[in-house]
Amino acid sequence: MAVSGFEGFEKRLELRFSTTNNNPMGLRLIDFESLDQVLNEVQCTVVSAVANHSFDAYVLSESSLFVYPTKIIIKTCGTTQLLKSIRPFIHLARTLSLTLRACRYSRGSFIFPKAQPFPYTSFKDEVVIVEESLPNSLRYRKASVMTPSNNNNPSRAWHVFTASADVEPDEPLVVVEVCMTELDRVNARSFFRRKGDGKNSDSAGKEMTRLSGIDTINANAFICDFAFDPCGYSMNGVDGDRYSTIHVTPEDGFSYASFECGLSLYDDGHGDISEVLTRAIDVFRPDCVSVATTYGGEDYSHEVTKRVERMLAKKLGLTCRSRLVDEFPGSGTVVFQSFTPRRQYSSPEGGEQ
Ligand SMILES: C[S@+](CC[C@H](N)C(=O)[O-])C[C@H]1O[C@@H](n2cnc3c(N)ncnc32)[C@H](O)[C@@H]1O
Repeated sequence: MAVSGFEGFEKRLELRFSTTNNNPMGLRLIDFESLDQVLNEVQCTVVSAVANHSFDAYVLSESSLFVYPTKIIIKTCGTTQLLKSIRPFIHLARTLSLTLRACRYSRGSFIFPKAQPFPYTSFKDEVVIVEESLPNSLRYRKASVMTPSNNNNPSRAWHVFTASADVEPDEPLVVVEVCMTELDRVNARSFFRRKGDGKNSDSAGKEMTRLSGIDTINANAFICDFAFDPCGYSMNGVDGDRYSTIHVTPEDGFSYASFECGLSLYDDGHGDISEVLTRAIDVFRPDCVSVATTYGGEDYSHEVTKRVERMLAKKLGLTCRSRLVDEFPGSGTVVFQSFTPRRQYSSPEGGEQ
C-alpha cells in the first residue's frame, strides 16, 4: 500500500476476441495456473471465485476478473501493473484459436497519482504501452481524456483508450462504471471488520453485503463477496450472462467505492438501469460520483443517461454538473457524467448555488 493511503481507483481492461473454432467454452478453458501466472505479473491474486453457465468471476486481492468465452474484463486497483496482462492474455487466447478483435482500457483520475509506478503516472505513457502490446490488426485506435470543465472537482477525468479491428462496434452491450469518493462516514462503517467477530473473510463479506444493503441492488444476482482485514470489501454479482461488481475502500480521507455492471442494449429485463444505479449509489451516499456509460449500438445514450440524471436528482439529491460524450471507432460511445449533492456545489465563480 502507498504511504499516503490505498488507491481505490481501478484500471480497467477489456479484451474481446473472435474465434475460429466451435468450442463454446472459449477463453474459459484457460487453466487456473495460467491465469494465476498472469495475475502474478499484475501483482494481485485470486481470493474468491464463482462460475455459472455463462462466465467465470474472480474476486482479486485488488478488484476483479471476469472470463467469458470470447471476452476478458479485468480491473485492478492500488499500484497494480494491469497492462502487463495484455500480452499474456493474447498469447493464452491464441493457444485456444482465439484472435484479439478489440481492446478497451479505461480509468478515472487517481487519488494518489504520485504513488503510481510507471507507466501509470501519465496516461500518454499508458497508451504507448497498450499500443505496443496490441497486434497491428487492431487499426482503429483512439485515446481520449474526458475532463469536466464546469465541475467543482476538475481533477476527476475519465481516461479511455480503445483499439478495434473493425470500425463498427462488435456487440450490443452497455457497460456502466460508477466511481464514488467521499463516502458517507456512517455508511462506510459497514465495511470495517469487528474485532473478535470470529468470522472469516467470506462470512464477514456476507455480513457486509447484507448490512450495507448491497444484496438489494439486484436481488436476482448470486453474490460472491470478500471482506478484507481490517477493512475493505469486494464482491462480484452473477446473474445469467450479466456481471456486476463492487469494491470499497472505506478509510476516511481517501474513501472510495466503485460499482460496475454490464447489460444488454436490447434486453433490459434485469431492471431499469437508473433504478439499479440509484440503489448502488444509495449504499454509499458519496459526495462525488461519476458515471461512465459505454455502449456499442445506437439510440441508447440520450434517453437512458438523461433518465439516470433525473433519478439521481429525485431520489438522492445529486445534480449532474457535467456530461461529456465521445465516440470511439469500433468501440462505441462513452457518456461521462459527474454528480455532486445539490447542497454542496460552489459555482466556478465561487458563489454557492
Ligand atoms: C481490495 S479492496 C477494494 C479495491 C477497490 N478498487 C476499491 O478501492 O474500492 C481495497 C480495500 O481493502 C483494504 N485492504 C486490506 N487488506 C488488503 C489487501 N491485502 N489487499 C488489498 N486491499 C486490502 C484496503 O485498505 C482498502 O480499504
